[in-house]
Amino acid sequence: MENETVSLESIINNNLNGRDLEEFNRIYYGRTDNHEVKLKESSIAAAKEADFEIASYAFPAKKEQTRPPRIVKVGVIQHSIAAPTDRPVNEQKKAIFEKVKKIIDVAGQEGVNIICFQELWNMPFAFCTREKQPWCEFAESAEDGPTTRFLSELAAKYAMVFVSSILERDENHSDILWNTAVIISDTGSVIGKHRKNHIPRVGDFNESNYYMEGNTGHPVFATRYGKIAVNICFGRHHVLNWMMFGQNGAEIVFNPSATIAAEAGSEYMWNIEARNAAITNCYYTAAINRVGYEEFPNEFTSADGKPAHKDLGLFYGSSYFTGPDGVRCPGLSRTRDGLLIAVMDLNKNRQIKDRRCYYMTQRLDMYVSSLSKVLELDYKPQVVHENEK
Ligand SMILES: NC(=O)NCCC(=O)O
Repeated sequence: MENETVSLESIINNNLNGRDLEEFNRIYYGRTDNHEVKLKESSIAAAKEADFEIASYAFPAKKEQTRPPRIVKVGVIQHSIAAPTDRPVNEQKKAIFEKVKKIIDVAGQEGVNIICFQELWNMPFAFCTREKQPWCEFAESAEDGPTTRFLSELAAKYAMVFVSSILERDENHSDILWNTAVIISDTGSVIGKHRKNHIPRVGDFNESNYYMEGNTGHPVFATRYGKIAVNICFGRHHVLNWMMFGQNGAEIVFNPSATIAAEAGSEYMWNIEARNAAITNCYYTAAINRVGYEEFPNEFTSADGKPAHKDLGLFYGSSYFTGPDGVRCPGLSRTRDGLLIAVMDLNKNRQIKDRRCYYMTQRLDMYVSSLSKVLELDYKPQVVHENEK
């Protein structure tokens, strides 16, 4: 990965300075102050030792007279796989657990309250291959599979909530597979789960060969630290998916993703979508992507004229947070494992709602009526032509 661009931030910081840099940050990111939060020396040393990036930013809110601040430390972890994809399934999983545990331990030292990982963090993103073996064997029970058990212990140790995106095997319903985010509470028990609503059918993202569109709606999980929801990867292109989590009261919506620089993943859209969702829905968002190349043993094609290949291309990381006002922090790198921490005041959500009135002005009634007409079989699009009476 030597020739890869390290990050958008590195391009900006290497080429702008002084007033130009300030103006770029103000106009593009909405940042007038970097709000960088100092990390413990021991965390910086541990990150260096384990070779991952670490950074922390504050998202402060105004002081209120009637409510105390609601400060929550939220972490996102992006990482590459830790063993070649031709190694035995349990060996690959174990190697990822060992690598990620080091990052979780640092988050624990930093007092992080909630952590979300990238999409299907405990396995290679093998769905491009369309092969069923051995990839289906990575699937586990959401309630008591090895990944949930691994995280439950750490959750109880650090009083941390985890959002863990896994390939779920539902043994109670004929063994079928789902792309599922498991929410583990700060006591280590499973609060609930959410299944990916929108399954891609683009490029090498052949996920529909493995699992169907989710059947869990738009749940919001009331955790000790705030109300959270999960919009899994491809759902970030669907504005109504984001919207429903807001309607159900989410304060932070995570977008665990597995996406690549090529058209199918659209890197130029990455920085916009979760940020726009934060703006229109007045909640915090966290977008988390995988990192690195994942090469598979056999070549595959996806009927798009491209020569057979063995990997999806670079998963470009670049995980970032946005506040409900649309202000975002610098992202993690495109190439390295990393832990990004946001120190959020959740009071900001209501402050922005009161100020901008997007919920009050949203006209849901009008859209419900229009959309119900769109769904009718004999629907005629509302297009007005010149000279039409
Ligand atoms: N994992 C996933 O849904 N990726 C689809 C490609 C994208 O839109 O990012």
